[in-house]
Amino acid sequence: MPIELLLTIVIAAVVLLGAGIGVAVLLRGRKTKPGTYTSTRDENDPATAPAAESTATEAPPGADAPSAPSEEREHPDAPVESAPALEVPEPALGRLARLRARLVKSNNALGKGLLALLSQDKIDDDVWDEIEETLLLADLGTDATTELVDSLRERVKIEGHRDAEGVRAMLREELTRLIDPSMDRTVASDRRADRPAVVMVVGVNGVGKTTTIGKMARVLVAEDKDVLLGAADTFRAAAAEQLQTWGARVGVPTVRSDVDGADPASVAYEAVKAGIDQEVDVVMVDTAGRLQNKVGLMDELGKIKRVIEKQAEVDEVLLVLDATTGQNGLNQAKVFSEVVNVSGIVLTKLDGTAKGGIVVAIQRQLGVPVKLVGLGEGADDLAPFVVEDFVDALLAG
Ligand SMILES: Nc1nc2c(ncn2[C@@H]2O[C@H](COP(=O)(O)OP(=O)(O)OP(=O)(O)O)[C@@H](O)[C@H]2O)c(=O)[nH]1
Repeated sequence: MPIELLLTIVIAAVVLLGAGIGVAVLLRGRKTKPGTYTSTRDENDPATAPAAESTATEAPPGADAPSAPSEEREHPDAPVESAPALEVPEPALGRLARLRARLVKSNNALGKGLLALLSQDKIDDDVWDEIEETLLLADLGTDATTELVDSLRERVKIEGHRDAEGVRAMLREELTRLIDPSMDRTVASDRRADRPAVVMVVGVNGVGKTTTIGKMARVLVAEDKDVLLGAADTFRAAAAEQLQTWGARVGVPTVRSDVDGADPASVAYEAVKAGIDQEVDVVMVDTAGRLQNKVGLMDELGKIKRVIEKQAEVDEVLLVLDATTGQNGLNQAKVFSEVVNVSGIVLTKLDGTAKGGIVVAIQRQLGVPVKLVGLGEGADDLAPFVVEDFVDALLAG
């Protein structure tokens, strides 16, 4: 028997029988009782992050209860299974500029510090040391800091003293070059020849994966895309519920398992299969948070990707990193990239840290672009990363 045929049969058997899965495509209305786990997968695993728990138990603001009785619906005459009123998400274009105030608030100490230091009449070695320290404190990383300080020194030497506006323009140019506007930051969301684009979302616990998928679904709906979500985070009991609620708000279906702790690869497989059958534009698969040093869990992630690839290529693997963890995120990024070949970074919680320089450090270490940034807990607080807008916010004063 050819090996491909054997593999196909094995996968089909896993999908049909594995873990007693009752995977269902849930179009808006379905609500199942979240289960609980009696133990963690690994005694070394941290307990579920409290922040994640709170999001899971609280419905996002404005979410309609999927199983609301008909008299509570906007159209009482509509059949019971009709959808609740859907939210109209904000278009993604210009979001970073709209959310600029959040970035300015948390990150302009960097820009202000640099502007003040470089505007001094005399920039001696002590000042250059301070500039270096400011950049390191913002998590730019040693390589990028050295490169930036060297090129600023060179320019100041050759071009001489500048006024505040001149310094700002110089910094803008240098920071923009460092963050590299030429990187492709588009997120795969267009149908391939005969199948949807497939996006997998990975990362450690509590960084904001589920929330990010929910926000991305909104961005895609605003772009008129047909989206389907796959709840392959079968570890955290409330994750599937949380994902489904996000989707339901904008009319996006979720494929999930009714069985707690079901095989995540099977759920991912079913989600992509449903996406192919329903001819959607993009399938986004949520995965459970895992620490990068847990070999078994990283293997599981590799398996999820391989199982999906039995029927469709994974076009995008987005690694979600919490900006507040700074340079620690770099280690995570390296290991995840080795296992699932990360194609883009989503940097969440940039509203809560002054370490915006991490954008530069991550891109340089991994050669992978930051594609989206999270700037708050609100439903539309996720923005496509635009280098010029980001630099502009850093240098706002
Ligand atoms: N301030 C802020 N909070 C965010 C942002 N993105 C996500 N969060 C919050 O981070 C917390 C964790 O988000 P989740 O989406 O549940 O994280 P997760 O990675 O799916 O969690 P696990 O599945 O347990 O690994 C929630 O309270 C979110 O509201 C952001 O950009 N800014």
